[in-house]
Amino acid sequence: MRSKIVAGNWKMNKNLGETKVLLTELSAKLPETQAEVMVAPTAVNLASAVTQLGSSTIQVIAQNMHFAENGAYTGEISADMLLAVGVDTVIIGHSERRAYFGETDEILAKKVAAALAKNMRVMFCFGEELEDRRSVNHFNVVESQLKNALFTLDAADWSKIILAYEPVWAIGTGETASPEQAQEMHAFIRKTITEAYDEGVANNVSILYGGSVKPANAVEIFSKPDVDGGLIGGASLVADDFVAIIEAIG
Ligand SMILES: O=C(CO)COP(=O)(O)O
Repeated sequence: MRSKIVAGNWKMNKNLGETKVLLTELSAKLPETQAEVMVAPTAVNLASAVTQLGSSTIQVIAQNMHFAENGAYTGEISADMLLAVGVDTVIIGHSERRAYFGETDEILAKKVAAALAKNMRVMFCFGEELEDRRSVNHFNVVESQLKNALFTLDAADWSKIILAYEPVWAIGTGETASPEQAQEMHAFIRKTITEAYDEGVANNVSILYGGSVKPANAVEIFSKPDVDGGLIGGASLVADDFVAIIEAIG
C-alpha cells in the first residue's frame, strides 16, 4: 500500500529563529492524519529542526544533496552529512534546481543513485514547463524526465522513491492544475511505470502533486484516486494553511 504524504518545501525561506517558531506552531496544531507529514527547511537549519522535533511524527527532509561521497565541491552537502544529522529523505530534481542550477536529467540520475546507495528515500520532482504544455506533447516531456532519471533503477529501489509531479507553470503562480489535469497526469505516470516495470511497482509508489496547493483547493486535488498527497511551497510557510492542507487529506 502506498502512503499518503503531505510535505512542505520551505525553499530559501525561514532563518533559524523563524524555523523554530514555525515548527513549534506546527507541532502544536498538527492534526491526526493518515498521511506522513514532512518539512524541508533550508540546509543550515536541518540539524536544529531534527533536534527540536525529537520523536514528533513530523519528518525533516532535505531540499537537495550532491552525488559525490565527499571532496572538493565547495558549498555542497553529501548524503552522509544529511544522515549524520538525522535526515534520511531528500528532494531531488526540483524545477528550481533544474532551472537555476543547471541540474540535468543526467546529474539527477547520479543524485538519485547516490541517495539510494545510502538507503535514503528520494522525493523526485519533475513536471513540464508552460511551453511544453502549449507546444509539444507534455506527456512525452514528463515521460522522458522519469525515464532519464529513474527507469534504470531496479524494481526493488522503487520502495524508496516518492514522486512529486509539479507542473512548472503552476509553481508559485497561484495557477494550479485542475484536479482533473492532475489526475490525468498522475494516471499517465502510473501507466508509464507499469509499462517500464509492473503494476506492483506502479501501485506502490506515492505520487504527490505540487503547484499552488492551498487550503481552498487541497480537498478536491487530494480526492483524485492517483493523487497521494502534495508537495507544498508557499502555503507550507504558514502553519494554519499547512495544517489545513494536512486536514484536507484526512
Ligand atoms: O514548488 C513547489 C513545492 O516544491 C510548489 O510551490 P507553491 O506551492 O508555492 O506553488
